[in-house]
Amino acid sequence: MSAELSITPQAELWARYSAGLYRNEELGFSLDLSRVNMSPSEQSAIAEMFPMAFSAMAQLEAGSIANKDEGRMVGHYWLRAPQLAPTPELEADILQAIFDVNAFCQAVHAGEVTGSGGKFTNVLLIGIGGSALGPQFIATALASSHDKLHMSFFDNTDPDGIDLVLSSLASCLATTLVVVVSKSGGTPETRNGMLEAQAAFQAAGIPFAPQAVAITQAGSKLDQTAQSEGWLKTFPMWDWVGGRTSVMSTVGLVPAALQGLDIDSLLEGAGQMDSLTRVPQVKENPAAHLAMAWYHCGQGRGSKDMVLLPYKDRLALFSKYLQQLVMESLGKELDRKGQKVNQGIAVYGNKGSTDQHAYVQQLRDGLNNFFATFIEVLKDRQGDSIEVDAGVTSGDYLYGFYAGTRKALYESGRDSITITVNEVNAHSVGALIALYERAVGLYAELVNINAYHQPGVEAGKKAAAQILALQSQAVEVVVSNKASLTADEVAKLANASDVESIYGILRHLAANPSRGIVRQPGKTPAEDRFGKL
Ligand SMILES: O=P(O)(O)OC[C@H]1O[C@H](O)[C@H](O)[C@@H](O)[C@@H]1O
Repeated sequence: MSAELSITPQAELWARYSAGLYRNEELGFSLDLSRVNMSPSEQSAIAEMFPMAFSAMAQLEAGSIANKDEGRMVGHYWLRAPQLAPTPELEADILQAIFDVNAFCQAVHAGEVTGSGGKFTNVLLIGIGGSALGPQFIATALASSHDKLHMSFFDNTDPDGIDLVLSSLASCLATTLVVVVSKSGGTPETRNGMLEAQAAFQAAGIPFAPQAVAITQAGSKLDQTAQSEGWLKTFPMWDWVGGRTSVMSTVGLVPAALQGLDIDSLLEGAGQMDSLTRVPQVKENPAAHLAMAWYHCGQGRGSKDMVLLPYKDRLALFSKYLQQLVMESLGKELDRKGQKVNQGIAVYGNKGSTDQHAYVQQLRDGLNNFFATFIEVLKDRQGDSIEVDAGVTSGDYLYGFYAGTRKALYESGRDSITITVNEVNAHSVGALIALYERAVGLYAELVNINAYHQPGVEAGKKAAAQILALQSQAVEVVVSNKASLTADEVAKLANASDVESIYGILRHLAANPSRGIVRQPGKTPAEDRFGKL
C-alpha cells in the first residue's frame, strides 16, 4: 500500500486537498483529510452511519438522558449556548454562574476581595482529571506577560510534587487564592491536596478559609467542608456536566477568568464550533470529518493510535487534555447492547517539531499502528521575527518541519489529518475543544458506546481503598510485635492473604523514616524482615 501511495502524483494530491478541505474563514479554521487514505466509496459507507449519530446528538442536546447508565443528561453544549438548555431554570443557572464568575474575578482583580497579605497575586488550583486538565491546558495555551494572577496546580497526591509547588508559593501564600475543584467533592487526591494546602497555610500562620474557593456540586463533601469552615466562595457544578467536558463550566471559567483570560471569547469560540458541528451533513460538519477519519483509520475498533502533533508550544498540553477526553469517553468494555467490544482510541503526543527529535523516527519507519493529527498555527508570534537564515525565520522552520513530516509520513503510507487555525487565542482554543467534544460524541454513536460514563475508573479506586485498609492492619501487626517479621508472617498474623500487597506497603513505609518501620533486606523479598524503628 505504501508503494502505491508514494507515487500518487502531486497534482492529484493537490486536487484532493483543495476539493476536500473543510474550512471556515470566519472562525479561521480548516481541516484537511487529504492525507488519509480513504477512498470515496469508503467515505460514503461510513457517511451512511451518520444520520443516526446526528439524531442521537440532537436528542442529547435537547436534554435526553444520554448517559443512561448514570441516569444523567449530558449538557456541556448548553454552557456556551444557555438558550439551548432544556429548561428555563437550567438556562438561568448557567447565566447566573457566568455572571458570578465575572463579578468575583473582577472583585479579586480590583483588590476588593483580598488575602491576608493584600491583593491576590497567585492562584493555586487543586483538582485532578477533568478538574485539572482543562484548566491547566487553558492556562498554558493562553498565558501571557499580562496575566493578572500567576497560576499553580496540585493535580496529584504526590507529596514531593506538592512540596515543589508549595516552595514556589512560600513567599506569597498570604496573597494566594486556593481554588479546590471537584465535581463529586470526594476525590481522595483532591482532598489530600486541600489538606496539604491547609497545613501549609496553618504553618505560615495564615487563615485558610478566607482565601479558599470551592467548585463542586451542591451537598458534596467538599461543599459541606466549604460551608462549615466558611470559605470565601463556592461556585456550583452540575451533575449534567461530565468532568472531562467541564472546562467551559465554572471548573474552567473561574481559573481562566482569575488569570485574566477572555472567557467570553472562549465560550464564543466553542459556541461557534458547536454551530458548525451541529449541522447534520457529514460534508458540512468538521467534527463528522474527524470522527469519520478516526473510524476509517482504526476500522471502527480503535486499531490505530491517535498521535497529536501541535506545532505550537502553547498547545503542548492539548494531547494530555485529549487523552482524558478521548480515552475516558471511548475506552469501554461493553457497547450499549451489553456486548463486549473493548473499544477505545489511544492518544499520545506532545508537540512538533520537538517530537521529531524523539519518536517521529518510529512513526515514519516503524510500526504503522497510528494516525497523526497535525495542528498547524498560521500566526508565528506577536510582532516581527528576526531572520535566522537569509529570508527565513524560526517560524518558517517550524512550518517547514510540519510540512516535511506530513509529507514524509504520507510517503511511507501513514495517514495524517491536519487542523489549521490562524492563531492560538481564547476563541480558537474554545473552538478546538468543542470540535473534539463533538467528534468524540459522534464517534461514540458510530460504535454504539456510552461516551459519558467511566465504570473502569472505579475498579482502580476500590483497589486503592483496599490497599489503604490493608496498610493499617499490616502496621498494627509490625508495631505490636517485638521480633521483626517477613511479609508472609505479617500476612498470617493480619489474617490477610495478599502477601505481595503487604510487602509493597511495608517496603514503602520503611523508605520513609518518620513512619516508624524498618526493613532488613534478605536475599529475596520473601526473606526481607520488617520491624519497629
Ligand atoms: O471532579 P472530580 O469529581 O474530583 O473528579 C475528577 C476525575 O476523577 C474521576 O476518577 C473521573 O474518572 C474523571 O472523569 C474526573 O474528572
